[in-house]
Amino acid sequence: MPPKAKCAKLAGEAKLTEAKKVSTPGEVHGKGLPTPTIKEPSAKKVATPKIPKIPEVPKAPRSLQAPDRSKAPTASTADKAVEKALLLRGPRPYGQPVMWADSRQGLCETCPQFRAFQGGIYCSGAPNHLVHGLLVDGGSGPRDIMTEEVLVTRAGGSRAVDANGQHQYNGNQTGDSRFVKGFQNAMTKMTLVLVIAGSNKQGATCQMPHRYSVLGWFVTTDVWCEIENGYTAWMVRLQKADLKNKSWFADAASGPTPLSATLEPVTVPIQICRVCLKSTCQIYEQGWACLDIGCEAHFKFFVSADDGPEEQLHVDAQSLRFTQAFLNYRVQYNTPDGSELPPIAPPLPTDEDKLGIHGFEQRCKEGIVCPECGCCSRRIYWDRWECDNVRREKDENNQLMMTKNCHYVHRVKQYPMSVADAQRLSSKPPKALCQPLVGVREFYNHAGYHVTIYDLPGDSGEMVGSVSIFKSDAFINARSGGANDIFGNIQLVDLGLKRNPCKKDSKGAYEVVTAHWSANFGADYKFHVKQESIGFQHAPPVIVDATKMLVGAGKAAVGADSSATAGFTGFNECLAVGYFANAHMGYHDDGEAQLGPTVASLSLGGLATMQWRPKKKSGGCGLKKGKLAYTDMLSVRIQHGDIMVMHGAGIQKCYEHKVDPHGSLRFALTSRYICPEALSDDERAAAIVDGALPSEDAAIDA
Ligand SMILES: O=C(O)CCC(=O)C(=O)O
Ligand SMILES: [Fe+2]
Repeated sequence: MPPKAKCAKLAGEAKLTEAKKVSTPGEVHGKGLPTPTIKEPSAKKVATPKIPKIPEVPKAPRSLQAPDRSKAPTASTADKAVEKALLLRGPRPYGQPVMWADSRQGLCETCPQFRAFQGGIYCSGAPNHLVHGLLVDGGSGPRDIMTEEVLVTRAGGSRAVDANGQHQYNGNQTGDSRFVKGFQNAMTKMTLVLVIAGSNKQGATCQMPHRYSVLGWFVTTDVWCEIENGYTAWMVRLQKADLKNKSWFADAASGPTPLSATLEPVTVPIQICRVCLKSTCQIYEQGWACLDIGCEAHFKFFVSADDGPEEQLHVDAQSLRFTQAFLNYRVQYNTPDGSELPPIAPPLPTDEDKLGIHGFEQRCKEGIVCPECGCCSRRIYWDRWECDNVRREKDENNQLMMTKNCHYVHRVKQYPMSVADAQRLSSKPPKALCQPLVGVREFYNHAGYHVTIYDLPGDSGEMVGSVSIFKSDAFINARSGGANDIFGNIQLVDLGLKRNPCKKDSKGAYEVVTAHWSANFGADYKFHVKQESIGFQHAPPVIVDATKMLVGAGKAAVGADSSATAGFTGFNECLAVGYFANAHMGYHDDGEAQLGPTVASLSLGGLATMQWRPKKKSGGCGLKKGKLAYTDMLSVRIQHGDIMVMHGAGIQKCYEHKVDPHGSLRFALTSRYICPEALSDDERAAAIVDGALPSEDAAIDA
């Protein structure tokens, strides 16, 4: 149920015809919660409203503009660090969050209300913008407020840090911004917003116990536009939805009574703008201003002398303060069906959920909230979740050491999938694409595959390498030791598939793991992604058999490649990659200096699209002087049993590729040649042993 009246723009539709400050005591609604009151207008005074003269300057009055800070002394880095530490230091929290994360990836993969890997607002797209989650972290604006029940912050907008370390707006934020619309919709629809506080949040009520701590469900009570630093800047006020229980992020010394229970009923005075006739609450101590961005009098402060004309007040926007009434008023939130608030932590997926019948579905790919410690835990392992709550410490060699703080493990049954199911569960792939600049050759090879070779162009039309697609069919796949057998067997062995670290987050603090699961066999392959490797002598037979099949395809493709400058070297490595529903592998190349010029990959299970595009900086190959950078040159559909062979070092230098699976379960087994001569003595000795394929001559035809 919506509140009876809300402040600022929210109450703007109450078209009062009298420009009069209302200060009658507020009614008390619901459970003793005060709400602002609007006094009905007197019929007599409907006459022409008194319109004050508004200066026609479109810019904010001088006094509303930010003071010139260009001559202010610049704080030293050390001073800034001390200042920041002081700002961040706060009392100990009253309780602990039920859900938290130490990495942004952990938060975003676990929390459905906050999938924003960048920025602080998670908002659904057009046409129905709606804010679902808000992260408050880092520097705050002059009027950012956090109490144990109310949060006032900016609704997005572009900001830059000035010489004094202050976050200042550096451009106008319009009311059309998706975040403004998203908050306005959340306010009018009274939908819940999940609020998270980062450990760098300045002005927080307490020390945040984790990098990201979920504060709880909030409702949006006010959205309005200020003028800051000469620019329009939108603000939002949110209030905790559950006022019955004490907030965990209150000061530990504040006692068990929720803040709202200690507040006197308040009234937020409402005044009607004489220019636009819309009503707006007085939210600043310094006086009342119309907060309707479309009004000529927007953000202009007036005083009216008794019976005299109103005068514009020169108010320094930097020094504006909110009234206590604005901070202390509360709205009563009820869920649409009167039920309890939804749990903050999404429920654990279990076997009984009937998530899907296989256990590779989207929900299984997402993170879980550890029921023992509340840590948002990513699905790192192929067959289980392990709690992500780890302590990170540097050892005496300055190496990052991770020790588990919590040993919780969760599993959902995974059922082996048939080839037919994997294909049936694939969604429709996008259209294949082949630009005219790409050369195309086709033939059938002796093993029965229909082979299409795509020659990819370089700078001036010369071919830099080829992509061969070996199209399989039901007959080829059903051969003994063929793709169907490999797909079946690969699901029966534990490959040790894992999402491995691929990059640090923006602060270099915590790892980000890949969106797919992988395990390496044969010679060590640790170039893109750091990972363990198992030599072919210890690898499951299915991996060895598949690598032999890829050796056959590599030979056939290189033999048919007229642009080949180097012969086929064989393969000494096989990377097994597994994809759940909606997992993917983003743009990359396979062109490390230690790798041979041929890469071959066998696709198993669901359908996928593989795409090639010229790189932005293609190392001198800039097609048409870089004009074709990031243009999709080739996009092919890859089905169960198909083999893709890339040949030519130039292709890795000039192009990058990505893979988007369309099914709910897919594997790719990709073989490369790691050149022993490019390795150190120790690495070379290991690569020779680990990368030797048992009985090479028994290669399966492809
Ligand atoms: O998933 C695939 O088909 C290919 C994966 C790939 O490009 C790689 O492992 O480098
Ligand atoms: Fe690749």
